[in-house]
Amino acid sequence: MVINYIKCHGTGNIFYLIDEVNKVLIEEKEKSDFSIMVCNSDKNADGVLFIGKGDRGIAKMRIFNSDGSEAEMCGNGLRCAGRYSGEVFHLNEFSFDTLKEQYYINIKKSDIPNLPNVEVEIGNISTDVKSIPIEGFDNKVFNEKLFVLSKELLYTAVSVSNPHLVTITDSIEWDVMEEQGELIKKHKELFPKGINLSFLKIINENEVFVRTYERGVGFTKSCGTGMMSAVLNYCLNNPHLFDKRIKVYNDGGMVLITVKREEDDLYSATFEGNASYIESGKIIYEIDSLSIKKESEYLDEKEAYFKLLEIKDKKLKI
Ligand SMILES: N[C@@H](CCC[C@H](N)C(=O)O)C(=O)O
Repeated sequence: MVINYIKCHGTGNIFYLIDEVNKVLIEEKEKSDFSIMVCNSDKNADGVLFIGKGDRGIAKMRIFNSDGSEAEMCGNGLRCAGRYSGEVFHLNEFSFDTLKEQYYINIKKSDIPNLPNVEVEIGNISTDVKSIPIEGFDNKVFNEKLFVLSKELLYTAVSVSNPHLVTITDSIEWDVMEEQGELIKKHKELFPKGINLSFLKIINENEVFVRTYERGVGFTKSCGTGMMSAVLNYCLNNPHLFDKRIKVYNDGGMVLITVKREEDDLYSATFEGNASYIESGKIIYEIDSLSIKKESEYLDEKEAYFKLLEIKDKKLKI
């Protein structure tokens, strides 16, 4: 079978996008293995986005991690899926379906020429621990010590439909995060569905840096839902920052996030950033083999993305 793909990314979080709106191409029982095979063939890929028919919007995004697990939601992926669907349906503002929730997409202009820019509105962000879940807690995990992971850090748990554990720290060390990410996998009695782990470092009041060790993937250049969860925790610790736009730097660029308090335990966020195409081509797929044939590259978008990286590197003095 030959399947068209677009390889795309939101701040360096890379996906293969497969359009199944008119026809299901990969059967349900094969989606997981197909995603593993794609990500094994291209080690830069973090997952596969399937765009299908939507009940609650113009289309529906499903996200499979590189290990083949399906996640409830993907913030960076939603920007890419939103850009693609906006182009196909010739729309700039529309609602979009995902596994659990419906979200709103707004195609916006970027300050950097040729850098496609998308804002998504994310509702129903919750700190109710039952929606995550973490076992052994009844209500919330807010600035709590979790001794299985660290003796010092204070963690907060957040659900953006998918589960997140976030902390604020001055020291974001790769090996410390990896060790904790691996401990999370071992402690199924605490984290039965796994959890994405994000560390946030404050640069100044309105600017932060976030890195994530993702469930089902490991380190990615950025994680949209991880950044939203980390900024929510930052606002919970500094309530005057609710409704303020926070610049979030990450290993793959920069995004803008504003978190609002809707009601007790329920929050929403606007999340804006690039949704860039890298290449398009064909995936040649048989049940036990897969190969990827690139046909064209989006060189102007690549150049525009380098400008974003330059801004980020300058800020972080890399
Ligand atoms: N990178 C994504 C999140 C992808 C899913 C995550 N690994 C999970 O299993 O929950 C994002 O941008 O939000």
